[in-house]
Amino acid sequence: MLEISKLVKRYGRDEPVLKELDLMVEGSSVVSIVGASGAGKSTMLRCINRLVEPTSGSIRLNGMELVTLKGGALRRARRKIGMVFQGFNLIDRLTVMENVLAGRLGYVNLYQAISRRYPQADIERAFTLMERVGIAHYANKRADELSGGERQRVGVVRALMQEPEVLLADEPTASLDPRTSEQIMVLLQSLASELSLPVLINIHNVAQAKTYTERIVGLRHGKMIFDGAPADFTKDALDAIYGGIEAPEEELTAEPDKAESGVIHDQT
Ligand SMILES: Nc1ncnc2c1ncn2[C@@H]1O[C@H](COP(=O)(O)OP(=O)(O)OP(=O)(O)O)[C@@H](O)[C@H]1O
Repeated sequence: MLEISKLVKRYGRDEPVLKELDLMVEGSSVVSIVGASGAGKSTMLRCINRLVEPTSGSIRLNGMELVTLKGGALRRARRKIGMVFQGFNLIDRLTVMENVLAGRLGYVNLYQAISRRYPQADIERAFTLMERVGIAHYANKRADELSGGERQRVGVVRALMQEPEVLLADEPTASLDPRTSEQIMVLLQSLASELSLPVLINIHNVAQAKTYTERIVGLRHGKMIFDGAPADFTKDALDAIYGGIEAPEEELTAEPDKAESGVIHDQT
């Protein structure tokens, strides 16, 4: 379980970008984080894996406080946090298998890493996961010979090789065509339930967020102003989050027929 409480991030002397955010995500739930550009979505994900230093607040992963960790303890904790990127972040000249095994770098010693001698168990796990996502037959291909969707599958497998306890995805479909984006969203959804893994996805595409995730969190100016089920993500919620500016009308699919637990918080 991921528990974020009173998370504040201020860059320099500027106004805080995250303002006392609270968020709890249980195992196997897939949460979309939506919000206009600059709302603080990437900052929030990056605070979780400490690529960005939180100013104050608490982030606990299965009971372990992440905010105060340093040195080796922080490196060990980072293994538990898988990350999937918009631009895939693969090493183009390496093979798919080598990219996937890079997910084990936090676990192997320096000699194993430099000589690329990974334990047999890691190689077997890599094949199992590559088969699961349909890229095992590309194991020996160079990463730059793959399509965008295939490259993102490599990114997902590399993250899963870490045996993460939470998976963070920062705009994982933004570089992909609509059909491939949907396949990646379905994949993330299925993996979350198969591996009992909480998944947080920063996403601009509200229609995809509504279709492929079970919970939507809406940020505006660093505050959470919506937290609820896709069915409750109404036009009012969309307007509250985007101020009616950024997300086009067609991004909101058919009007929901039930309004239960979605909450539009006071924005003051
Ligand atoms: N390293 C930094 N130094 C100073 N300000 C930063 C830094 N990183 C982000 N910001 C500022 O923090 C705010 C939130 O940025 P962030 O990237 O978290 O938003 P976002 O919701 O992910 O936006 P987008 O959808 O465009 O990626 C923005 O005003 C941004 O300019």
